[in-house]
Amino acid sequence: MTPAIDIRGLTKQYKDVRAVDDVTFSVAPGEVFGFVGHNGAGKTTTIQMLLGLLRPTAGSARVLGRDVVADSLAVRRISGFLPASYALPRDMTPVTFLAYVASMFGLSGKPVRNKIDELLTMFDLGKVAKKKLGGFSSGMTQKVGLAQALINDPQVLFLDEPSTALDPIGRADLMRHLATLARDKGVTVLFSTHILSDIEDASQRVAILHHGRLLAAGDLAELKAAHGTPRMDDLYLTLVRGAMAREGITP
Ligand SMILES: Nc1ncnc2c1ncn2[C@@H]1O[C@H](COP(=O)(O)OP(=O)(O)OP(=O)(O)O)[C@@H](O)[C@H]1O
Repeated sequence: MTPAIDIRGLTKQYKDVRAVDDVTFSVAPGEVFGFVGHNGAGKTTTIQMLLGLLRPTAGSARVLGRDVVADSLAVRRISGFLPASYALPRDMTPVTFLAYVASMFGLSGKPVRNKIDELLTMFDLGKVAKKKLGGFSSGMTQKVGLAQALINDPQVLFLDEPSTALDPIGRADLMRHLATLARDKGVTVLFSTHILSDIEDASQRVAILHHGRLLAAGDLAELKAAHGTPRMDDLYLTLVRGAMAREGITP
C-alpha cells in the first residue's frame, strides 16, 4: 500500500543545530500515528517540513504522493494543521473565524455554513459559537484550533501537541475524535506529543524522536515486545537510555 506520509532521510540543519537528522518513516492511510519526543526533539520542525513551511536541508517527503517541496501548495490543500502554539484573533467568534479560514481555501456559501455547524457540534462549541475568542480558555481555544484544522475536510491531519492544553475529559474527547475521523472518513492523522499515555490510547504505530534522530518507528506492541517493555513509558526510557549510552552520556 502506498503510504499517506512517506519520509526519507529528512534532515534540517539550522546554523549550529541539526534539528532533524536523517529521519525515515512512513504513515499508512487512515491511521492515527503518534510522533513522540521530548521538548526540542525536532517534532515541530519535521511537521513544518511536511507541510512545506520549512525547506529540508536534505532528504525528501511525500504526502499522499505529493512532494512536500515541489508541490507544497497541493500538500497544504489536502492537509489540516494545528500548530503547537498560536493566537486566535480576539475579536472574532468561532463562526467568523472558521468562515475566515474556509475562505483561505476558497470555500464559502452553504456548504461552509454546514461544515461550521458540524464542527461546532463535534467540538461542543455550539453555546459559544457567537462569543468573542478573546475570552476563551486554553482548552476552548484548542478546540477552535482543531475545528479550523478540519474546515477543508483534510485527507491528512497534522496536529502538533494537540492535547497539551486539554483537561482529561478534553483529552479523551480528542482521542475519540481522531479515532472517528480515521475510521469513518479515512483521514490519516499524525500527532506529536510528549504525553506518552496519549500514544497508548490513540495509536497503533509510532515514531520516537530524540535530539533530531529517530530512535524507533513501527508497531507499538511489536516495539514493546522487542524491548521487553510492557508499557510505553518503559519503552521510551529504555530507548532514550540506550541512545544516551551510545553517545557516552550517563543519565
Ligand atoms: N529557527 C530556528 N533556528 C535555530 N534552531 C531552531 C529553530 N527552530 C527550532 N530550532 C531548534 O531545533 C530543535 C528542534 O526544535 P523543534 O521545535 O522542532 O522541537 P520539538 O520537538 O517540536 O519541541 P517542543 O516539544 O518543545 O515543541 C531545537 O533544538 C530547537 O531549539
